[in-house]
Amino acid sequence: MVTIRLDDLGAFHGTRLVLSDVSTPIFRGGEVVAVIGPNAAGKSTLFKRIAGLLEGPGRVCLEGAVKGPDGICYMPQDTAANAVLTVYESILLARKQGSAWSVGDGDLALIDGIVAALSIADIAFRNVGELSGGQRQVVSIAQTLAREPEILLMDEPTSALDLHRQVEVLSFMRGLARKHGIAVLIAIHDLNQALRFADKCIVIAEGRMFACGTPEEVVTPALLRDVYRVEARIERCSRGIGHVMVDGVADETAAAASMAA
Ligand SMILES: Nc1ncnc2c1ncn2[C@@H]1O[C@H](COP(=O)(O)OP(=O)(O)OP(=O)(O)O)[C@@H](O)[C@H]1O
Repeated sequence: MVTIRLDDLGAFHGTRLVLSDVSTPIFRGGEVVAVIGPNAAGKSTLFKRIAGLLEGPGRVCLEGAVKGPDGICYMPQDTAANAVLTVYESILLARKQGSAWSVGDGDLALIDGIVAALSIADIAFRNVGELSGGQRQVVSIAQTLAREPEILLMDEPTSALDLHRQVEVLSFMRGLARKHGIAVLIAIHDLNQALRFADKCIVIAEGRMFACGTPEEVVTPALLRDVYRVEARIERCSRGIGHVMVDGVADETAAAASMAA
């Protein structure tokens, strides 16, 4: 089984160390790990460092990956789609990137499976340039999956998706992780989706790891106040899953309380 552990990891943008001291327990294939934190905290930087796109201190400890570091696939936040290709061609191109350009039945079967699983058969032969933002985001997920990752780093993969699609895609990703033993790390702003779909959660704040644990352990009123600067409660939905209920901005609430006193 593939495992990944981050040991004192940091990352430079140019000469500036923007991320440091990220040490995690072992994450195993089959697990979904939500990476949460405010804007500019360092989540994308962490993914780029893990994927080997940035330099920095520390180590990415990978074990059991059949493809070695090539088994790590990074789906960036902004995907530059080639507008003249069809959806199907763009997924095929992603699969063949860096390998011989010969397409076998196995390649086509794999892509057919991804297209069906992500419910994009209806747009498979449309040009990528004609798609909506949400459709392009799902195509980008399909392109990443076509590379058969062992460790999958997805940077805000559902940010452009409607609620139904978010739940569909995140459920699918969790099922895929379980079925194929893939370790899936997802940077996500929606804390309720993190509470619903993730097995573990890493909080990045101001270029450091602030907390790591199960989503229930990590997403607390204290975290919401200290890291997100909102006053909030966690309440359970009918399925027993915690939901964040935001009452207001922390500073404003504190100011109102002190004025009332
Ligand atoms: N190419 C770059 N060159 C220099 N600094 C960068 C670059 N990309 C990001 N940074 C800086 O690194 C820090 C972390 O940015 P990063 O994109 O990792 O944040 P993030 O947590 O993913 O944010 P968001 O939630 O807004 O996407 C920020 O201060 C950002 O300005």
